[in-house]
Amino acid sequence: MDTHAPSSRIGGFHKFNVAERIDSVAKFAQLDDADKALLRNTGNLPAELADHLIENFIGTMNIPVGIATNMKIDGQDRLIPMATEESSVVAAVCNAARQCYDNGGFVTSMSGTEMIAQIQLTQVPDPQHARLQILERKEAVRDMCNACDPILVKLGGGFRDLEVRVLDTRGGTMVVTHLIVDTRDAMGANAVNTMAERIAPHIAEWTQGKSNLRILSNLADRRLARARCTWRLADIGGAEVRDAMLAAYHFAEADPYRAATHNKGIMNGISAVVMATGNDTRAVEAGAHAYAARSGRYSSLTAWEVSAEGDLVGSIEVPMAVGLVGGATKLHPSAKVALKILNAKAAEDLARVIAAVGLAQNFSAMKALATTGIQKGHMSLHSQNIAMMAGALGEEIDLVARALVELGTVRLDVAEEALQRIRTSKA
Ligand SMILES: CC(C)(COP(=O)([O-])OP(=O)([O-])OC[C@H]1O[C@@H](n2cnc3c(N)ncnc32)[C@H](O)[C@@H]1OP(=O)([O-])[O-])[C@@H](O)C(=O)NCCC(=O)NCCSC(=O)C[C@@](C)(O)CC(=O)[O-]
Ligand SMILES: NC(=O)C1=CN([C@@H]2O[C@H](COP(=O)(O)OP(=O)(O)OC[C@H]3O[C@@H](n4cnc5c(N)ncnc54)[C@H](OP(=O)(O)O)[C@@H]3O)[C@@H](O)[C@H]2O)C=CC1
Repeated sequence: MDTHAPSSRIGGFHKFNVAERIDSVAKFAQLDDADKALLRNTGNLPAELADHLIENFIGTMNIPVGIATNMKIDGQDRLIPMATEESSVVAAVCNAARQCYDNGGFVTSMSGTEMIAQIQLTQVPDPQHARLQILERKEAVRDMCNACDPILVKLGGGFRDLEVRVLDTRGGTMVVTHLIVDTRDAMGANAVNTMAERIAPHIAEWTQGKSNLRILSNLADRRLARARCTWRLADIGGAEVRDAMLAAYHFAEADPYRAATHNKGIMNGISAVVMATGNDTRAVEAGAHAYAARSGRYSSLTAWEVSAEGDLVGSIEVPMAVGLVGGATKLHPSAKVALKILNAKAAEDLARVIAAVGLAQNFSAMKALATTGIQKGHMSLHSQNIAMMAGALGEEIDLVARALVELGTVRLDVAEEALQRIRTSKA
């Protein structure tokens, strides 16, 4: 053991100011002045604000925001901000949307804006009896929930329904109460968690059980965003392309190993819009993957079919717990501009746009995979990252990237050689 190694046990780090924290980390990790200056430059997120968004704040991490063009959703043309570090993700959405634009674009809908909060009861002597005891008190539960958030009720939201499940687990039988709450334009985590904590002691008292967890479920299956779209055969390159794409979908539908990557592609689009608008990417990702496994076997979030006319029809249905208020949506300056660009009128509107982006992303990934292969489009865009990793600057970046694409090998060593050649020829 290295007795001179610096200690990570830093009591009261959270009480330091930002400059003190940076100094402390710099000492620990031997950061130089340039590193420290980088941390101090928080870009368009003021340090005072960021310091209140998270704990132990020392700096920001910039993620590029790109605009997906060509999107027509429910007859309306939209520009979609996407925050992602991955090349070809934005291009893929533009590409899919371009190929369905003349046929009307995407049609979307939403199942509602209801979230579920769970209250776990253990050690209930008579679980079935307890279940009915809770259900009988629906009116009392409604009143207590709504009293937690009168403003939400005024906005048209609040308690909607009560469900009680008896769950057999390795730790014994549990009684799990679901509060169904319409959270309107908020994602709603804080509202429903407050309600669950308020109701739990009463439920425990009514049933003589022991209340344990009180927290929302991210399997937001009462908040499903849906999008569908028809790509005409002539717009996608004919029946051979369509059938290869369908075979790709059937593979994902049948095989969880493939479905995980197929859905990762969908989440490339979904998470990018969720992130750009300051919403909770982990909540949406957890919901999407849980929903993809709802049958007991993990499968595709999208479905692909052939229409009566022989065209390719895609659809997606995915839990979409996003808000226009709450979390960082109204605080982060970039999120505020993103929401302005989107011109979303309600959380439901944003959720529907995001579903359409997920479907578009899946179309492009499947098409690329089933035709030219992903490397051609993805790697030709990724070649710019490799060029920069090799040290290319300014106009060298495009020159090196182009050389990599021409050589058909997007590798760091090849990029370094290409950069060397370019610099030698200029010297
Ligand atoms: C990359 C493309 C779009 C090239 O596609 P292409 O057909 O070679 O491009 P093009 O030059 O003919 O352009 C067609 C349209 O694509 C868009 N486009 C084209 N280039 C750009 C660009 N630079 N910036 C912005 N938009 C671009 C743009 O809309 C353009 O229309 P235009 O504007 O010219 O009228 C295509 O190959 C593609 O869609 N590939 C899919 C890429 C993808 O899915 N990337 C995600 C990362 S890979 C991954 O993580 C997921 C995966 C693949 O594993 C998921 C899975 O397995 O299912
Ligand atoms: N997914 C998860 O598992 C968890 C997520 N989180 C985090 O919770 C945050 C999101 O919680 P959320 O409750 O949405 O955010 P907030 O509590 O920040 O904001 C929501 C509140 O905004 C007010 N409000 C104002 N206008 C409206 C409107 N039109 N519609 C609805 N509410 C309105 C309501 O409060 P009022 O009525 O009092 O005015 C509402 O409760 C995120 O940061 C997320 O990361 C937290 C715990 C768990």
